[in-house]
Amino acid sequence: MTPESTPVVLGATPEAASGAPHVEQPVAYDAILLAGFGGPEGQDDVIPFLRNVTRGRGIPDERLEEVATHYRHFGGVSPINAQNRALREALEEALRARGIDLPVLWGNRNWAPYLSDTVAEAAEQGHTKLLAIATSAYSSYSSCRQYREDFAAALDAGGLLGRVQIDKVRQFFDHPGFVQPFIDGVRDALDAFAAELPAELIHVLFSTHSIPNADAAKSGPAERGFGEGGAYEAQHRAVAEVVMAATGRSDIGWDLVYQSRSGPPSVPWLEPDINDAITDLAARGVQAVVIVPLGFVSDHMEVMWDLDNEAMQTAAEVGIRATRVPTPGLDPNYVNGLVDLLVERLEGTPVEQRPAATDLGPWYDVCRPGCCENARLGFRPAVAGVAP
Ligand SMILES: CC1=C(CCC(=O)O)c2cc3nc(cc4[nH]c(cc5[nH]c(cc1n2)c(C)c5CCC(=O)O)c(CCC(=O)O)c4C)C(CCC(=O)O)=C3C
Ligand SMILES: [Fe+2]
Repeated sequence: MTPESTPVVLGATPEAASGAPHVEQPVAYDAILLAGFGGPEGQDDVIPFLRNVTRGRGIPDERLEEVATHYRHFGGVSPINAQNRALREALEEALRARGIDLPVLWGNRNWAPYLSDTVAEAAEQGHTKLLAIATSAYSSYSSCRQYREDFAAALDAGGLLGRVQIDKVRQFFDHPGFVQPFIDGVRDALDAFAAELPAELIHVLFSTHSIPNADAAKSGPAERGFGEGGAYEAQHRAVAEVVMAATGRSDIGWDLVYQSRSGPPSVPWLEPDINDAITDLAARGVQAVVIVPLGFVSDHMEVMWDLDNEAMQTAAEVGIRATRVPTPGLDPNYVNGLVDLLVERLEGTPVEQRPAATDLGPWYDVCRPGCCENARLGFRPAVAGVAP
């Protein structure tokens, strides 16, 4: 690994380093890199996969055993790899439809095909300028910086630092293509409940992955002053507001809630947990909840288990109706939105012409110094950012 004192900063122009514009000059990228989380593809993969994910993270063994049962329930297969294979194909097709003939390569952080192998193969095939999309919309260590660090590690492992460039499209939490599927889903769900119940008995819960409070506080650029929840919480809240406004249902209440907490109980993570929130709503007399998987791009294990199984069961236990709206998945709005994000970088679209559904964005092409640092693990080199 590169010595800790030498930050790896590829793809950052001098303008970006000054902190002024958030956009980069156009680059003639020669391949797209779709970067996924990765998931097991059979029972024998489950434990090795979980070890990959949690290496050095202090996740208790009991938690690993518990999460393993979620995967075992589905034959040891996470749906996430199939979803990313399908997304890869959809992206290639959508690019071609716009006359862009670039291959879309796919690599994962935690399971085969591993990013290090994908990047090494890309280099063998002569690709030297990769534009990455991580399947993660918001700012935080887990959803942004960790991908950037793993890109740097993949380049380092292949001896490719300085020879192959990996840039990354901006965090797309407020790109209209990502937001629209949630608007459509919430509108449909509210229409259905509102046909039978008065507005005050219906509630919307926007759910996202909990992260340690310390990671949340460091999410996004420090200079933006987002407060304790950092950019992570601010972005989710802003998108939830946009979704609710678009439905026109200002008479229906909503909250931002969290799911899938791990780590030792002594470490504080973002709250409230969705199950506690559902229980509280029932106690207040609410009769129907709309669950919005706002933090997730597709129906992977966190959605299938923690929402469709656990949260639904909680709702049943406390006697209220619940429905879960779809994730963006392969929604054409989402796929075309991702292509728009790629085109922005290929063309160097000026910041004022970039769509953003909230006034927090459009987000940065190149992450600001210290953005999304991990409070526990300390500094690791990363690409697609400005040096600290
Ligand atoms: C913010 C965030 C996203 C959303 C952004 C994004 O989409 O990337 C996300 C996605 C995902 N997380 C996933 C799976 C897991 N995450 C874990 C653990 C953790 N996640 C964290 C955060 C996030 N995770 C954190 C702070 C930890 C603690 C360990 C650490 O500090 O790093 C563990 C360990 C066991 C456990 O404790 O749950 C597993 C198995 C899968 C694959 C699902 C499938 O297989 O279908 C996906 C898409
Ligand atoms: Fe996770």
